[in-house]
Amino acid sequence: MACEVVISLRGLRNQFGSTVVHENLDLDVYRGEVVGVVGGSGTGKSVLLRCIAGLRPPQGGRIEIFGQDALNCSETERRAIDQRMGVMFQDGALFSSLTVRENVEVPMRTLSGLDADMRRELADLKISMSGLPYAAGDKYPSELSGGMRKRAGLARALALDPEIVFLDEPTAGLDPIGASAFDELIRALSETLGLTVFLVTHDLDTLHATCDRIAVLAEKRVLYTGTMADMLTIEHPWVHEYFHGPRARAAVETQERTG
Ligand SMILES: Nc1ncnc2c1ncn2[C@@H]1O[C@H](COP(=O)(O)OP(=O)(O)OP(=O)(O)O)[C@@H](O)[C@H]1O
Repeated sequence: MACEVVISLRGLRNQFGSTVVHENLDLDVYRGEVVGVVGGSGTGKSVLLRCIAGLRPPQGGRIEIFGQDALNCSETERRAIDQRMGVMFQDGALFSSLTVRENVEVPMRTLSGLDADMRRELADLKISMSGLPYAAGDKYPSELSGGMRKRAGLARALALDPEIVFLDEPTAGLDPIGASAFDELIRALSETLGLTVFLVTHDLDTLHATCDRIAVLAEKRVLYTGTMADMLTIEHPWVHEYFHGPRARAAVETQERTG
């Protein structure tokens, strides 16, 4: 594993009114790794993802992305950082009035020098990389299954050949077969493209199948980071229950069968 830090969070603070969600939160993410963020409901996993992806400013702390201060930089510098990252939201967050292909083309419109034919060709490539059939490009989001919408959201996240992809609950709402196919896709993309993946999940199967490292969010910060093996040795009550509970045992059995 290469050890270039591509995301560095120091002393991060997020709050809504008087409710503090994160305080003194530190985390490093390394190039090429798949990091899974877990934590109880409401611990601020999605807020953290949105904050790093530049979708909401934190109330304090420091975010460095690709070695650059992402909070105190010019708009042009921030745009350059954003072009190196892609985000896939839980429900795909696609524009309902655009076809899948047009959705994937949206981020490409920010790049100059790409004509309509090139955009179309590139969009079709991303659609196929995301495991969708060619014909899906002409469909509207409402004509797709939940799993296909997620893949379309992934295709859009990959539109600009990002170095980092953020995935919010990538397998939520998928049946077990669809979820495990999506896990395989994440792992394959990470390995073939050298992508850094930052994913938020409740899905223990996803953690087993895709993640190099896990970050546990609790007590308003990243309380632990480590491999799945490391997680199994932690005695913190929530962490122990999460990684040793009945669902965890089922996930281990699945992994032993398939892995
Ligand atoms: N726009 C907002 N306005 C006010 N409070 C918010 C807003 N967004 C998030 N919060 C609060 O921040 C906290 C963290 O929310 P977040 O969605 O990040 O949690 P989460 O860990 O992703 O939860 P879950 O696992 O249930 O999806 C929650 O208490 C939530 O109510």
